Order: sequence, then structure tokens, then C-alpha cells
Amino acid sequence: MVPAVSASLNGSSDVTDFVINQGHGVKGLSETGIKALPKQYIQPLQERVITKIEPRESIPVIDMSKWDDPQVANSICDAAEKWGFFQVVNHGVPLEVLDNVKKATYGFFGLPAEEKRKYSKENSPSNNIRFGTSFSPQAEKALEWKDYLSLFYVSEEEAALWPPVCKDQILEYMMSSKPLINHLLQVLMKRLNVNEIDETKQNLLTGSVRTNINYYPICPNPELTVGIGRHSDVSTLTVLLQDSVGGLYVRGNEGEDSWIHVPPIDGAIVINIGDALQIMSNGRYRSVEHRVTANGSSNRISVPIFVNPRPQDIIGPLPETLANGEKPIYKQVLYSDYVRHFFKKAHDGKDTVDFAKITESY
Ligand SMILES: COc1cc(/C=C/C(=O)SCCNC(=O)CCNC(=O)[C@H](O)C(C)(C)COP(=O)(O)OP(=O)(O)OC[C@H]2O[C@@H](n3cnc4c(N)ncnc43)[C@H](O)[C@@H]2OP(=O)(O)O)ccc1O
Ligand SMILES: O=C(O)CCC(=O)C(=O)O
Ligand SMILES: [Fe+2]
Repeated sequence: MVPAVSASLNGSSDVTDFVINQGHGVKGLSETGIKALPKQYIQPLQERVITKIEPRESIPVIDMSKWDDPQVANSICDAAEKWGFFQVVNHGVPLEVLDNVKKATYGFFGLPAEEKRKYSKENSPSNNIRFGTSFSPQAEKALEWKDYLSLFYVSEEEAALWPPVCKDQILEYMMSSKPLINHLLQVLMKRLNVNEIDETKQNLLTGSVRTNINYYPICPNPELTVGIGRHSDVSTLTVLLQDSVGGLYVRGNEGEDSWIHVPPIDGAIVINIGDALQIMSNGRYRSVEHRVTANGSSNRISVPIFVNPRPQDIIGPLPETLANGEKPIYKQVLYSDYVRHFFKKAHDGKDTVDFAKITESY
């Protein structure tokens, strides 16, 4: 499309205006046929290079068909402790629901820029609905090659304001994932000696839900930038649907340069532990750094459901995790303060969690 548009995007401010203000996103930029990556997307060397060492181990794939089996429960807890990431198959979320949400994601990003722009921070009918690009463009020295729509679920009535092209499919995906989410949390809690999830705990673990749809368009110089930079999620846990393109890497256990690819598996869902659960488990379950590479030949989409405490909840190590005299390594923090801290800076790997760390004073 439109080489004339590409030719007219001369300076940085033209690109920023086209991508952010006019609502074309990086998808629009990619579709101009742009041949070289604009300089504001060039990441520092250390952020873009993934050393291609073949890792000796891979992220576990857990078959959930016998989900009451204690061995399945053990695999879930072991993976949460060791990797912070695992994939599940035979998880009970209908495959048709997954297909529908992927199609709906393409539907939303395929809308003209003037339609998508209606959901930008400045124009959105609600603060809980946000179409954007990169992560936090005001705070970032280098931008990321990704557009997103972020939907914080408040109520059915408010969801009526979500873009009609994807609303029903996203709601269906969220609702169909609930039994899986509750089961995973029940199993994970049991290992922490939490045998009953009462209403207070349920709210703490699953009281708010944010679903994002991510679009990573074809990139002219994928080796110079990233789709998403190193970060850990601030959720309790994240249920992530990816398509068949690949590009999600997780920090492995074999040193600084160890990044493990999460290979797309048809019908599988990726699960990752977020910072809130790392804090609540006093570090036993790990919220692990991950990143997404840019791709020179395929567009990619993903759909994370972030399951979180409520903004007004105070999070800290659960009393059950400290019952045996274990020392708390995290303090009590207001969850919305934690999330605001995450959003107001560029991605910086695992540094967000320091916000909740107890610092030794001498
Ligand atoms: C986008 O690229 C991403 C995203 C991620 C996400 C990973 C996650 O784990 S998301 C799960 C986060 N948890 C929750 O949202 C649940 C709790 N929610 C809250 O506490 C509140 O909703 C709130 C997030 C604190 C927002 O509070 P509110 O008072 O309603 O809103 P503001 O004051 O307008 O927002 C403050 C500030 O936050 C930033 N922000 C808000 N929403 C988003 C969003 N959807 N996406 C990006 N940034 C957001 C923003 O900076 C706001 O300041 P402004 O000046 O811009 O208004 C992982 C990786 C990614 O690459
Ligand atoms: O696209 C992916 O595979 C991962 C997305 C992600 O990490 C996020 O949205 O937090
Ligand atoms: Fe993430």
C-alpha cells in the first residue's frame, strides 16, 4: 500500500504523528511498504540480540485432560517454581473459541485508522479501553514494534463500549477460560498450604481481568528492534494465546544469555506466573522475564488475559507462606500503585518487582 505515504514520512515527528496521533500504528507503517526501520524503533544492542544457543531444556507442556490427577498438579506447581511458564493442552477451552478470538483480533486491527483511533487514550469512550502502540511511548527511549488494544473488564454494561468487531469473541474467550484459571490457582495455592480459596482470596487472586490483543506487523529490519522488550507481567497469572508464527522467548535458567523459545503448539495455551503471585508466594512461584522478537516476513498476533488482584487490594506474602517462620521478602503494597509503577516506565526486565521488595536496613 501507499508508497507515496511512505515517501512523505520524512522525519521522526512525521512517523510519530502517523503512528501515534493519526492512529495508523506500526501496522499502518508496515503497510506503507517502508523499507528501513525508523530510527526511534532502533533498540540498544543488548536489548535486541538473542544469542542462539540451543537450550538443553524447554518450557513444559502439560496435558490437562486428567486435571484431577495429582501428577498433573505436581507438574503445574513444579513448572511455576522452576520456569514461571508452561503450556497447557486439553485445557477445556473450546478450540473454536480460540479460533474466533484470533479472527476477531485480525478484525479489529484490520479496521481503518480512523476507527481504531476512536479507542486511543485521548478519544476512548472509557479509561478502561485503550488502543495504543509500543508499551509506554512517553517513557521509552526506543519504541517497540507492536500495536495493542487493552480492555479492562468492569461489567457487562461497560463492555458494551468495546469495539463491536471483537467484543463478543473476547468476552467468550475470557468466560471460557475461567474454569482453567480457577483450577490452576486452586492447585498452585494448595502447594502454598492454602487449602480453601474463600471470597477474600478469590478477589486477591482473580478480582480484576485485563485482556489485551497484540498485533506485531512485518518489520523491515527485525534484527534492530523488538516486538516487546524484556518484562515480567504484573498479573497473578497470564493466560496467553499465540498464533503459529512464534517469537516469544522466556529467560531460562542457564545464565544471562539463556532465552528459551516458546514454540507455538496448535490448540495450546501458554500460562505464565505474574509478579502479584511471585509476591503472594513470597518468591516460591516465579514471574519470569520474557520478550517478543520482531518478524521480517509474517504478521503475528497474541491475546493475553491478565488475571489480577483488584486495584484497591493490598498484596504481600500470604500468611500461609510465612506460617513456618519463613522471612517475608516482599512488603505489603497497594496493587494499583504497583501497576502504575509498571506502566510509567519503559520495560526494564525484572526491576519492577523491586518496588515491593523489603530492603534490609542496617
Ligand atoms: C501495553 O503493553 C504491554 C502491557 C503489558 C501488561 C502486562 C500486565 O500484566 S497488565 C495487568 C495489569 N493489571 C491491571 O490492569 C489490573 C489493575 N489495574 C489497575 O490498578 C488500574 O486499572 C491501573 C492500571 C493502575 C489504571 O488506573 P486508572 O486510574 O484507571 O488509569 P490511569 O490513571 O489513566 O493510568 C495510569 C497510567 O497507567 C498507564 N496505563 C493505564 N492503562 C494502560 C494500558 N492499558 N496500557 C498501557 N498503559 C496503561 C498509563 O501510563 C497511565 O498514564 P497516562 O498518563 O497514559 O494516562 C505487558 C507488556 C506490554 O508490552
Ligand atoms: O505476544 C506474546 O507472545 C507475549 C505478549 C506479552 O508478553 C504481553 O502482552 O505481556
Ligand atoms: Fe508479558
